[in-house]
Amino acid sequence: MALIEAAGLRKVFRRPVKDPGLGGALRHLVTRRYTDLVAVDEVDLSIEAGESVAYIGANGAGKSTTVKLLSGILVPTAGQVRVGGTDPHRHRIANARRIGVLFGQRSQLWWDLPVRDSLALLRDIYRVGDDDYRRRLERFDEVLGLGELLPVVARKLSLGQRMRADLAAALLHAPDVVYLDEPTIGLDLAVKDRVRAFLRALRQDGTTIMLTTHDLGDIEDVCDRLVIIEAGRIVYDGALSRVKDEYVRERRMRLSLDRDPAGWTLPGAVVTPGATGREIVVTFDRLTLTAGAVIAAVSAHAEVLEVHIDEPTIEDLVRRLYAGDLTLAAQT
Ligand SMILES: Nc1ncnc2c1ncn2[C@@H]1O[C@H](COP(=O)(O)OP(=O)(O)OP(=O)(O)O)[C@@H](O)[C@H]1O
Repeated sequence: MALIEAAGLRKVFRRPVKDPGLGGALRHLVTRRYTDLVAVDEVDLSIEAGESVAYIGANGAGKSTTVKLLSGILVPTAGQVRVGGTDPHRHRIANARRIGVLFGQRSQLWWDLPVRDSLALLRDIYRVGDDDYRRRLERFDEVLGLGELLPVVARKLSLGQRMRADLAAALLHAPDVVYLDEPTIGLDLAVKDRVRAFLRALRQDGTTIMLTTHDLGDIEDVCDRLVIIEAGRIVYDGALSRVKDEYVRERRMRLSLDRDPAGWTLPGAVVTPGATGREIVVTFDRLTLTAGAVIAAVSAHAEVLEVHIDEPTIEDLVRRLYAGDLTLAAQT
């Protein structure tokens, strides 16, 4: 059995429907109406110990809800989750000892305490032994430069310093599994590199990592498996290297011509003017048209002087996914 197993996982949120204004609020008190929102729908996931998985999808796709279900914060409406063979919600305390969670936008440090005191409290909560505690702080200092942050009160930390301290707080009890939500958001390049190096080291130590991020650099650096969720459903689960070939069907070709082919169209493609009057950009679906067919068709109207094919990048795919203008499900 894999370390993390989810089968047919579903989470439905019930939301009150209120008409606007005071009248609407009063009516709602008398006749309550609700709509159901399916945030996670029939999700199957199987993650082996030591795997590092990037979990991505547009805003509202269901990433956080999945992580909350896997970490036992939420109870599924249907389906099953097992982490290390146990139900993370029913065995929340046992589960808390084996997982670490970092939400980049929120801190788990005590705001008015120096970082050192927050870590000491977490040490007591998780019953980390003195030797382990000392060794781990030394390691956090080596990789994250934690030492200089220990005397600083949490609310005085910069964002990058806070993230380094929060990583230490999430990992102090050496969890087997870590869920990281945007661990490099808003960080400058130097700190980002440091955090990524730390995550790579964590991975080498055999920690299972589930990472949610907008940053392709994080994904490429830390993960070898990519899971994409769209409107609550998993639409891709596989190697990072395969996703582009499998899902980005759109190709863009820029052609320089000897004359302006005004009004020229091509069925199955979108033709737009390029940077100069004699350049056109043809956007087409690589499964229904080939580059050769595009060139042959335009050659009947003008001489083709130069051809440029813009290969889609994974970065582009990730960016468009987050912008909500790429639908993978419809292409499968
Ligand atoms: N506690 C809740 N009550 C009602 N609806 C919720 C609740 N939590 C999440 N949702 C809804 O469920 C859907 C999925 O939300 P979720 O936070 O899992 O998305 P996400 O992929 O993490 O998005 P983001 O990238 O914006 O954080 C959204 O439509 C959201 O509004």
